[in-house]
Parts: sequence; structure tokens; C-alpha cells
Amino acid sequence: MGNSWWEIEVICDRDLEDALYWRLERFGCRGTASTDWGMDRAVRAYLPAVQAQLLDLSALALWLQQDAAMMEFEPPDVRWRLIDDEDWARSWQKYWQPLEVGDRFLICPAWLTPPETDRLTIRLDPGAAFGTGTHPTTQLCLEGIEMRLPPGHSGGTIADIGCGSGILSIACLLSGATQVYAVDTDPLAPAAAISNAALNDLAPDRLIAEQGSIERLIQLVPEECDGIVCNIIAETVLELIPHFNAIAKPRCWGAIGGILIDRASDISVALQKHGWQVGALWRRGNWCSFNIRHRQD
Ligand SMILES: C[S@@+](CC[C@H](N)C(=O)[O-])C[C@H]1O[C@@H](n2cnc3c(N)ncnc32)[C@H](O)[C@@H]1O
Repeated sequence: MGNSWWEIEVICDRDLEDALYWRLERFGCRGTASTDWGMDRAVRAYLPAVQAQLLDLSALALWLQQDAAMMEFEPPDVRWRLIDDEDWARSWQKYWQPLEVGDRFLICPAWLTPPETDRLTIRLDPGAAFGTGTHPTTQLCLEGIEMRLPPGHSGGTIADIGCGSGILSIACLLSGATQVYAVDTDPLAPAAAISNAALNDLAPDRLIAEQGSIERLIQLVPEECDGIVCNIIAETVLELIPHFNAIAKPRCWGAIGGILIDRASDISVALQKHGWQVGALWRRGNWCSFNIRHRQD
């Protein structure tokens, strides 16, 4: 069971997809891929087998059905099966295709030849870490990066809190940032981020990634940062916000995602309390992201 994965397949109404992602992420799923399924969507999520027992999966199915009932949708069809490492990789290969995000990025699975494009291509091997670009919260953060680091931008140090696969770190580096310091509490994430940076031909010293959270980042960064990217659920972001100042230059920007729309006002209040101005709040489905700037005082 050590090297196997649960593949959880959920067939649901397309308007339920956002809420579903949230529930799957909270359950601990490391990655998701979705495809059309007639008029519905088929969402597949992957979780190391050691992290869940059959009873946990039954509870998840019940939560998903309750979520659907509360939102007045038909109950989703939820199934799961154990797959080994090889099948897991094959599943990704089947369902995960190159994806354009925003005006500037193209996310391309490592095993495919990137298509001809004038977009910035982020090549990714999902490994076991979260972050393939298919999730709306990742896309919102990528669009935030696109706004802060426009074509021709060069320089700056960025902090990536909850780096997962390193997708946001790599986006910053390909957009001209000089250096990224990244942390993630998931022990598998830093290595995934570093190997994905290498896959994109980025010099190893441009991305320093370590296990931990903001307290590790405070030790890691030699000087305050020009930007912060952070795509984690609202409860965690609320704990992190009071510590942002310890790593931020005056006028530091932030692309903060992972927030369900009904938590937006809590986040906004906390940001303002700690000296951050909300420049824009972007929404996709039930998710939103904050583009913020530190007040200069
Ligand atoms: C939604 S994923 C984001 C991954 C990637 N940055 C992206 O945008 O796709 C959130 C990541 O944050 C990590 N995480 C959760 N709580 C954390 C914390 N307190 N400090 C640092 N990382 C955390 C998780 O392990 C996970 O990899």
C-alpha cells in the first residue's frame, strides 16, 4: 500500500465543480484533473493510499452529497479505486493536457512536447505535490503574477508560501523575478518544486524551497521581498497574514488565492488591519484571489 494512490472519481453537475475542489483539497488530495462527462464533469483526484481508509472515503462521499444537497444539485456519483504509482502517472498522462492560463502562461505536462507558442511555458511534472494549474485558485494567482510582473519586467525577490509543485514560483521566475524563496508544510513539495524549476531550465540557485511555513521563510529570506504569492485555504491565510510584514518590503505586492468567496470579507479585514491595501479582488466560481499592496507608512 506504501506506493499506491486512491483515485477518487466524482461525476457532478458542472456548477458543483468549484465546491468539489474545495472539499477534495481539504480532504488532502494532492492533485485533480477534470474532463467533460456528457453535460456533467468528471473530476478525478489523487491521494496517497496511506492517508485514507475506506471509512474516510465513505465520509468524503457523504460530505460531497451533503454539499450538493445544500446547493440544490443532484447528488454526485462518487467512486474510488486503488492504483499504483505507474497507473497514477498514466492517469495524469491521460487526463492532464496543456492548458493556457491568463494572457501569458501555458502549463504543459512534463511528458509532452510543448506546443509552439509565444506564451511563457511552465513545464510541470505533478509528482505528489499540489499545483497543476487546473485549479481555479492557482489560475487566479497566475493571473495576479501576470499583472505584477508584466512583459519586460526584470528583478525582485518573491516569497511563495505553500509552493506545492512550484508552479507559482516558476511563473514568477519565468516572468523576470530574480529569486524565489518557497516553503510548504508538505514534505514532498519542496523537492517537487526544485525539480520542476530544473525542468524549466532555471538555475538551481534561483529557487530555494524548503519544508515549513512562514517561520521557516522568515529565517530563509536574506532581505525583505518585493512580492508574496500564497494560495492556501482561508483559515491558514488568516493565520499567516499577521506574519507577512516580517518578509515584506514597503510597497511589497501580494497575490493571495485559495479563498472561498464567503471568506473574502474576513481576509480583507485581516489584510487591512496588518497594513495591506486590497487593490483588486478577482473571482472565479466560488473562489477569489486578492491582489494586494503593502501600505507605505
Ligand atoms: C492549494 S495548494 C497550492 C499549491 C500551488 N502553490 C498552487 O498555487 O497550485 C496549497 C499548498 O499549501 C501547503 N500548505 C498548507 N498549509 C500551509 C502552511 N501553513 N504553510 C505552508 N504551506 C502550507 C499545502 O501543503 C499545499 O501544497
